[in-house]
Amino acid sequence: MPPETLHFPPSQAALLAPYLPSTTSTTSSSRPHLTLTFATSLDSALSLRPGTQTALSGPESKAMTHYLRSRHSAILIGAGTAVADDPGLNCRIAGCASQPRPVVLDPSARWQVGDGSKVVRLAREGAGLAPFVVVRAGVEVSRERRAVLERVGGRYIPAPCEEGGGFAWRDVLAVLEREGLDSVMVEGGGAVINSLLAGANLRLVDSVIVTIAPTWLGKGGVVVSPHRPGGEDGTEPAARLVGVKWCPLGEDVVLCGRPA
Ligand SMILES: NC(=O)c1ccc[n+]([C@@H]2O[C@H](COP(=O)([O-])OP(=O)(O)OC[C@H]3O[C@@H](n4cnc5c(N)ncnc54)[C@H](O)[C@@H]3O)[C@@H](O)[C@H]2O)c1
Ligand SMILES: Nc1nc(=O)c(N)c(NC[C@H](O)[C@H](O)[C@H](O)COP(=O)(O)O)[nH]1
Repeated sequence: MPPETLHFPPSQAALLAPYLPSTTSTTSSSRPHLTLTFATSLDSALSLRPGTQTALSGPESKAMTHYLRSRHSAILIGAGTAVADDPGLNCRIAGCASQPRPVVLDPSARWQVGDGSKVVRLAREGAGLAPFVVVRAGVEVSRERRAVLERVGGRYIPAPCEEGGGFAWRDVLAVLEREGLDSVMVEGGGAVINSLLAGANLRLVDSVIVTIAPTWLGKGGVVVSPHRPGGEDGTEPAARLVGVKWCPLGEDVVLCGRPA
């Protein structure tokens, strides 16, 4: 099958510009620009069930997601998405000038990445970059598994973990910075998005771009609904976006904003 090629019109790209990392700025920010982006149903679900992929974006907003990939130096997902989706994580916009570096948060190295994984195949074909897999410092990864990534230009990167077993976002951003990646779009899934939207982590998010599809997935799906420490007794304010723009795109609507 010939590779899929997507087109995203410049008029629509212009609407997103204020929310994207600058292409000209010379200010040296202390951390990478972080864009949080995902597709959701009307009942805030990312997929019908954990462990499965659900297509939500229509063709126009799918092309937008690929345009966003072309505008960031890294694209980040959690291990749950890597295992469920076998994603490609490349940019399929016609004439895409620079491919994003896939980054997978996988503290326990549970993603069984192999020569047949889509992201590895695309890297081998020169249609994308090989992934950096961030694992808990000290976790065992076999020589064969390391070789799969290293043959195509990827690798495992150790980082410290917090008590709960996940990474602190500041440590993740520090890894990206050390690798020379100055912007990242975080694509999901549920655990990653909910963690970034919770409490002080939200301060690390520069912009949010959400595709909302006209469908209800019903109960049992993977849902975006961040934990709000102190939310029950009203001491933690609700998370909210400011500088908001709503853009209809095909049958979907795309919401852009910045954390208040
Ligand atoms: N609609 C969309 O835009 C979209 C996008 C991505 C994924 N998805 C869907 O989401 C589902 C996967 O979501 P999920 O919640 O199971 O997995 P996930 O992709 O959020 O990965 C979670 C894993 O990431 C690791 N991790 C490390 N540090 C972390 C941190 N600080 N915070 C959170 N996780 C951390 C942990 O191992 C954790 O188990 C799949 O069904 C996938 O198809 C949908
Ligand atoms: N924008 C968007 N719309 C969707 O309907 C959907 N299911 C995802 N899901 C995001 C998740 O990160 C997926 O794993 C990658 O979208 C798959 O990546 P590829 O297309 O294989 O590159 N993202």
